Amino acid sequence: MAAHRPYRRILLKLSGEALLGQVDYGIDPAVLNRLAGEVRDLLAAGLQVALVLGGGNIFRGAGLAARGLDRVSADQMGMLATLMNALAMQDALEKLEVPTRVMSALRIHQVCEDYIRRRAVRHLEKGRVTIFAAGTGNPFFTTDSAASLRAIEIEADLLIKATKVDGVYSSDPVKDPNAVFYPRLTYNQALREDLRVMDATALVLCRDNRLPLRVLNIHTPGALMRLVAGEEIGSLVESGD
Ligand SMILES: Nc1ncnc2c1ncn2[C@@H]1O[C@H](COP(=O)(O)OP(=O)(O)OP(=O)(O)O)[C@@H](O)[C@H]1O
Ligand SMILES: O=c1ccn([C@@H]2O[C@H](COP(=O)(O)O)[C@@H](O)[C@H]2O)c(=O)[nH]1
Repeated sequence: MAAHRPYRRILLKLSGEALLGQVDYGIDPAVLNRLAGEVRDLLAAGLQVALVLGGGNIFRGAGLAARGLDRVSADQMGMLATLMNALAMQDALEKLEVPTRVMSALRIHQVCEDYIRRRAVRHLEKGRVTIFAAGTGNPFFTTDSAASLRAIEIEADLLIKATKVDGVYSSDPVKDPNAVFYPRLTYNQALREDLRVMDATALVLCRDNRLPLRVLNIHTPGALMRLVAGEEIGSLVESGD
């Protein structure tokens, strides 16, 4: 497996649910502002930074559908939830004087730009934190798949999934106290062992396009900077031979 190399362009996927922090619904400003500060530090370290935010703090399509809503409408609501989180993050970053752009997979022209790959790359090259909103624009997908897809499109060196657990385990550590931590693994192992830290569509996309993935805990302050400085933080998932 590959050793650490300096990163040029990363895509950071931030869990929507983690934005809840101490609140029951929506966004905890303390969590949002801390994350914005960490993103600013990554930019200041010379990295090009793209972001995808989940929507689990507001709506998840599957949850709404289980309560009777049409699945496609439910997923569209979920995608709009990711746009709300993107706008909140844009605001938090701008308050720190970080240049940003929000690009949406659904057209919402009064609010933000459409996602156009070449423009996204240009924004990144100019040092703007570029936030990809509304997932892939298609129902039945997740923001993990959107993050994988966009990371591949913009030729990111690394996809980072910042989530509620420390990395990838042999089973869900939230439910299984005996779950074993995996510092390194391959996508095929994750798929074979049905490790649900990320959905299978996203894992296959990353595997087939040889995009490395780092899974780490969003609640560990400073973890992102330590990672890009070369420390082994969280779990590394790679394509293997
Ligand atoms: N094998 C595993 N290793 C690690 N985490 C796992 C595993 N299996 C399931 N999980 C769960 O997956 C969760 C992360 O994925 P999930 O898609 O639920 O959240 P997210 O994408 O971070 O958040 P959101 O959907 O709100 O954006 C972890 O919080 C953990 O509980
Ligand atoms: O490409 C996509 C991405 C997301 N959705 C819907 O949005 C919600 C929130 O995203 P999470 O990844 O769960 O945080 C998701 O549950 C889907 O309903 C989508 O339809 N298409």
